[in-house]
Amino acid sequence: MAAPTETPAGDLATQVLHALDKNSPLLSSEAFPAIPSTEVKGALDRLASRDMVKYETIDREEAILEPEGEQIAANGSHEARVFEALRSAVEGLTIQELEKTIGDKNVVKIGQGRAFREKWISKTQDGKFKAAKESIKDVTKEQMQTIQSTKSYPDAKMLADLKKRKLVRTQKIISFKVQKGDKFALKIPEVATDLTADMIASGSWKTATFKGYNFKALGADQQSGALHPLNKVRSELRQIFFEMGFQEMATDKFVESGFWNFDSLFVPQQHPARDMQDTFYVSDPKLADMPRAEDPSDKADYQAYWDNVKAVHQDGKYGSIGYRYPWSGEESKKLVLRTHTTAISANMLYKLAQQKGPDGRPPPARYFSIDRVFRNETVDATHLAEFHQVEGVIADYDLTLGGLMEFMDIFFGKMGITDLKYKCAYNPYTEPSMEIFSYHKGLGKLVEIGNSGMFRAEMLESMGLPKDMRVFGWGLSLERPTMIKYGISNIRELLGHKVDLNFMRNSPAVRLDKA
Ligand SMILES: N[C@@H](Cc1ccccc1)C(=O)O
Repeated sequence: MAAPTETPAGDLATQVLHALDKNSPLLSSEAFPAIPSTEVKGALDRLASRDMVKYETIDREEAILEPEGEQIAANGSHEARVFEALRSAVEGLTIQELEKTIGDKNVVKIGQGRAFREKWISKTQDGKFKAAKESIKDVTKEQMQTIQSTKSYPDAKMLADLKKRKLVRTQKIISFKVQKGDKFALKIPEVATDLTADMIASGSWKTATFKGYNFKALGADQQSGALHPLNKVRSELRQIFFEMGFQEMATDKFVESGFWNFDSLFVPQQHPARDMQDTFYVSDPKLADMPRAEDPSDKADYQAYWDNVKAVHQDGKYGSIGYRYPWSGEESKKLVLRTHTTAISANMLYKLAQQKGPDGRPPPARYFSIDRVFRNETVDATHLAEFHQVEGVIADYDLTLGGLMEFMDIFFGKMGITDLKYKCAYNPYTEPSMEIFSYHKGLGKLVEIGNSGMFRAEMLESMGLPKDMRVFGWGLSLERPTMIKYGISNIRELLGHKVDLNFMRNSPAVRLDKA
């Protein structure tokens, strides 16, 4: 059998125990100079958790020469080299001769400047350089040599200066001062982590050493559910609607008839929004039934309403001349994926027209909804074929456009969006119509945040709502404010099959809004 060697084989922890046996305390940087400090720490922690060693960490800065510093340590500073070259040339040297003697233009350029400042050299009458002293002391060279041999420098200010001159850099060195612990031994005892049935049966538990609990260990990361940012912004918006006295509309159907999605809203049947390029039509079944009551308590006369809608489009009614085209019932029954939640608002307003308040007239109402809509869009960074619409409707007597603007200020103000601007716009179902803009500080420009207007008499009177009942309506996408609040520039990162689940887990429930 081979004789035991000086350095014991085995893992680093065992090597530490053997080194400590010979020499305690020991300094890890001396005992294990080549082993990275993280590895040494791992071994020490293993031993320290068993009380076999105690250790303290020592941080120290080591000074190391940069290549230029090394050059100075070997050949002298630039200024000293210039001086030495001139000292042996009694007549002085021109700059070219000096460069030739030293063989490095850069050394001459920097060195002669410094040598002048030190008054080591001067110029002759005919413009040559000459030595101005018998001898000089090359302090920089001495400094470099000190650092080379001691890896440190006694004068911290000077060291900082040398670092600035890029002659020296410093590097943090972590080492450990290690001592024997209470349970020091040359071998790491086996420790049991669990009390097993076998240990109880054999009785080995009586002599076993158990590993202590590590109460500082962090638990495993728990994967838990997280709300999608759209859901977070949606619940903020619902809260705003509720505190302003709105009722939530039931929007639990994606398929609508053309009647509710378009005709009831006075959107003419030739309107480009009704093209297949803009709207998804259902192919099977193609057509809806006639609009009708969905629950028995609904006693409204849907046939009369249908006739009114037809009349107001085709021939004009309620003081409107209408669009004057042959209105098609078939077109109106076509099933579509709803292009806006305004289809639901129309349905709700029709139901409101049937209600009687204390004065026998339909009572004022405030409705909202936040749900999905579908448009046949080319998908890009800001458009998807499906998104969510936030929609609000206020019905009351003698409302004015000024009232709508006042309301918008309050509503958007609650979302932290202020200084609204309005632009005239066109919707078939509102008159006047206004796009709502707000100045976005982050983007440095006005951004469109919504569309609004006062629903047309053609639409409301067909439903049987009284002439003096006015209705505000407005809509915005849920994605737009969410993207602004979460700083997302591509809508596909927010919604659809490309969404990264980590984005959901890491998006905060509470934000510091910059908008
Ligand atoms: N339906 C409109 C929003 C809107 C609703 C109600 C009134 C006016 C506008 C849209 O899709 O943009």
